[in-house]
Amino acid sequence: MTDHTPHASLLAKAETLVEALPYMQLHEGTTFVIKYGGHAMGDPEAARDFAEDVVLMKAVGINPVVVHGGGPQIGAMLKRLGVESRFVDGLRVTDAETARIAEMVLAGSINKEIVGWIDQAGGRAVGISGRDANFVTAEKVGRSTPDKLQGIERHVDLGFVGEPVAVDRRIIDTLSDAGVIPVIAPIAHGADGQTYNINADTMAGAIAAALGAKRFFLLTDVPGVLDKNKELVTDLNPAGVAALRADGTISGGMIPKLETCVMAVEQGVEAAVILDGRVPHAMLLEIFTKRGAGTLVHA
Ligand SMILES: Nc1ncnc2c1ncn2[C@@H]1O[C@H](COP(=O)(O)OP(=O)(O)O)[C@@H](O)[C@H]1O
Ligand SMILES: CC(=O)N[C@@H](CCC(=O)OP(=O)(O)O)C(=O)O
Repeated sequence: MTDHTPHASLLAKAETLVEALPYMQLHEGTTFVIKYGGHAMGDPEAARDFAEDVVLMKAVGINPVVVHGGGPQIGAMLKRLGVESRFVDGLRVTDAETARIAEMVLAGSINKEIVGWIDQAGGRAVGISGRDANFVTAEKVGRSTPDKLQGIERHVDLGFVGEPVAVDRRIIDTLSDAGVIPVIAPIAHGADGQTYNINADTMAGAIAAALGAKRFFLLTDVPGVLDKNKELVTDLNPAGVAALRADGTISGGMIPKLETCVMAVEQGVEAAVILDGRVPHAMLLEIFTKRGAGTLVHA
């Protein structure tokens, strides 16, 4: 007689699929905004996993919208050209030359690379920046930093660094409704006609808020927010973020990341999750299994 009992590993696969079913039903028809950080996209295998996750999300009825960074890649290009990089609170000080190079790397090179990965994974992606159809309007940002010697706040001019002040969602909706996955570079025009370099976390948060996204994922190169003992903080609300900022637990790129998470959840995004993009299929595990990882930020 033939033994029809499936092999244990096949059974485990079937169980994983069944475990995913309620999550598929829960998320069908919703929008997930995914910030894909420059640090997370270094490894080609991780990039392939990322693209497969995005395509699978689309296939089960979620509308993924990808917003990417590329800070390390811009830094490498500037270094090659002999231009120095300087950051204030995680934002790149951007003169005219730096703005030109940032746009070239972000909208020219990285954007098309991500489109290619998604297409190779069987999806259909279209790459745009905030300048396309003028769908994001930016405004110049300033930063004040404390001058400890003189005990005053000093205004720092960051140059052509902008932040989104308006997002016209129609172009994103049109692409998503046509079965396409939008891939967005963090560059936008100001009403003044100037092109601005925008921190990718800030850009993604503004888009997540404008779309009323159900989830806002930020893929980076750390397991999530770490406390002073380097332990993962699994759950944060806006007051918790303010406390971590005040006592200096978060610094550098984590500052705009958490600022944008707070802004997004306060404007109606259900939850923002900071995830380790180096973990294979980090997003699938987060969405479709009980084993959520990373730091969840909620209102
Ligand atoms: N408390 C913290 N927990 C985790 N990471 C932190 C913290 N404070 C600062 N960071 C830094 O934030 C970085 C993530 O931000 P960033 O470099 O902008 O990444 P990405 O390119 O993915 O946006 C981490 O690699 C880490 O160096
Ligand atoms: C103003 C500003 O800082 N812009 C960023 C844009 C890219 C970015 O944010 O990339 P990551 O997400 O990989 O850090 C920059 O020039 O590096």
